[in-house]
Amino acid sequence: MHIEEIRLHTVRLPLVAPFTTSFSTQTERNALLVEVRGTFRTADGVRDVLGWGECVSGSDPFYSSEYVDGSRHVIEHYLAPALLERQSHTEVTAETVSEILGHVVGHPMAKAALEIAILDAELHGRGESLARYLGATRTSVPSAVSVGIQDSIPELLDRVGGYLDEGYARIKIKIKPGWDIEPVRAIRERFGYRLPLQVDANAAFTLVDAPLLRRLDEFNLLLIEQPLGEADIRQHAKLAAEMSTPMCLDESIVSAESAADAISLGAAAVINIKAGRVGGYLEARKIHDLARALGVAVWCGGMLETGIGRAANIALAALPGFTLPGDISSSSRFYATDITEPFVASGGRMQVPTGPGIGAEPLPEVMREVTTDVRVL
Ligand SMILES: CC(=O)N[C@@H](Cc1ccc2ccccc2c1)C(=O)O
Ligand SMILES: [Mg+2]
Repeated sequence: MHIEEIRLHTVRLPLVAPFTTSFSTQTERNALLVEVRGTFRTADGVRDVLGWGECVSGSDPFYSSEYVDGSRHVIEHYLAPALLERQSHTEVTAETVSEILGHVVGHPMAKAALEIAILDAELHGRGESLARYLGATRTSVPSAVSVGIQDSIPELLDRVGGYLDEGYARIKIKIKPGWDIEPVRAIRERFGYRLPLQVDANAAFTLVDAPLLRRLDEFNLLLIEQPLGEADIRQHAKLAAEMSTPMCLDESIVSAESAADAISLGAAAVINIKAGRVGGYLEARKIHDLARALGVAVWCGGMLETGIGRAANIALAALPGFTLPGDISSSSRFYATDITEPFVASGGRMQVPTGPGIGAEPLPEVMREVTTDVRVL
């Protein structure tokens, strides 16, 4: 495509309830949306196209080093100029974005947002859905939910019961030192041992906690997600060798190469794939392909996305290697009003968008309400 204008929209959405992890308590989501306008050459002429992408950086650099203001700055001052400079002599396509931006170190979430916005625009030009483009083999995917740390066990059980009543296919609860064995035990005692259940520590433990973490093996969990630090690949491999619960990595997997390293070192039996964390949906598909070839299950992680990121995640989760339910819950799990038409799971499944591109776009009347900053590049 030929990019004519890039716009950066920052939106602020209140959460329906506080979301507490081992690293933060969120009561609102500040999200950065990339809008790309331009033209796309087709067999029957040149068409105006428009694409959207969501940058999943948090408000603060507490999940990863990226954060909204930093991502907006690096897009405005480094990434967008690099794309516009390149297109002054060579066409830019979604498949070349990663290489064009490779000289900028890091910032995978910012890079991913530009790549998917350009891909969305191109796919609108081609009239092709993201799901079909990526190689999706399913028309719906299981919808599962991530449950934050609660103030008490009874409140946790109420919230889990509510999500089960909504039909979610799997429950994931956040854990941290001091909120680990007891909440898991309480859920098993209340809802039984067959409920698909997993835990996510967001890197809150160390190998010193191995004896405690090994006690999770008695609860028939699907997996334990990122118990140790992002850089602790060897340590996760050591812990994995001492546990029967499958080891899953999230924060540690920042590219296909790091996925290959983690799998070959025995640090990951399962991978939580987040396109933003790995630099884009094309890199995410590479990790899917690599994992599948090695017999490693993958599932689609969540970053409290608006409908823009959620739509793209559903398409990704429809690829054949995504054999575990992903953190792709209904819009209403986090937001009373989404910036797109709300995504609603039914019967524990989410329909894969079939429209061209990501199959979702922001609603102007909602954007007017929630937008806090717009930059035209
Ligand atoms: C659904 C889920 O648990 N997501 C992340 C954690 C997380 C939680 C809250 C966030 C808020 C702003 C930005 C990133 C965030 C990431 C995870 O899987 O580890
Ligand atoms: Mg996680």
